[in-house]
Amino acid sequence: MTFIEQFKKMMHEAMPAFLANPFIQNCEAGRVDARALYTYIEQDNVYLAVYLPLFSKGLDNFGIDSKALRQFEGDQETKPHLMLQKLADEKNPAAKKSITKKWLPATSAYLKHIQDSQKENDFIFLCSLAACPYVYGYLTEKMIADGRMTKDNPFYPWFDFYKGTDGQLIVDFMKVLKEEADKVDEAIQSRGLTAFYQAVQFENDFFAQSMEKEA
Ligand SMILES: Cc1ncc(CN)c(N)n1
Repeated sequence: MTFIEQFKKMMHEAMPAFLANPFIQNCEAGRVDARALYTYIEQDNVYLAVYLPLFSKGLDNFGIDSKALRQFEGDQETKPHLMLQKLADEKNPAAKKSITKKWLPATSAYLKHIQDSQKENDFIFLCSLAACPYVYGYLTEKMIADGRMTKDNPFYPWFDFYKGTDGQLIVDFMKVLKEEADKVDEAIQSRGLTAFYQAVQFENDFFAQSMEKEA
């Protein structure tokens, strides 16, 4: 199996865990938990403030100047946050007061994982960055294709947004990964796959932490 095939297999195999995630299950059922959405947005702002500059560094390391990939560095994430915020505001705006401003464990651990990967090796770092667009691009496309997320669902615009942005971005990201994987030895490829796998787990934890009561 090629490196990219293994990469895709990992994503495919992680799907049942995402579908069992209470945050995603709420989306699928069209259930709006205002507190969970406000928490998610808060944590995601923290996450993106660190992740997006790291993403730029990851591309710089390989001299990549793909327009589609570079666009990801902008503030395109504001739009999906506003979509979720609208749902939460309509449901229970008072819930906003009860959320924590502290970094939650999955936020810190996920960012630490990416920073540790950065210290280890440029290719491993690139692999750890891939889960962010890949999980959202894959999950949203799959859930729409499988009829789990339909147009009458209040979360549909959010899913459709990521299907378009992250879904397209990961096509370009995969091309870069394939080219760079061919230049590193098997041990580094293997470490890259592990770094990606761990980042995928953190994506799942990141969704789940918004639902936790002590948040
Ligand atoms: C934690 C996380 N992962 C992924 C995305 C979507 N690129 C996001 N906004 N936040």
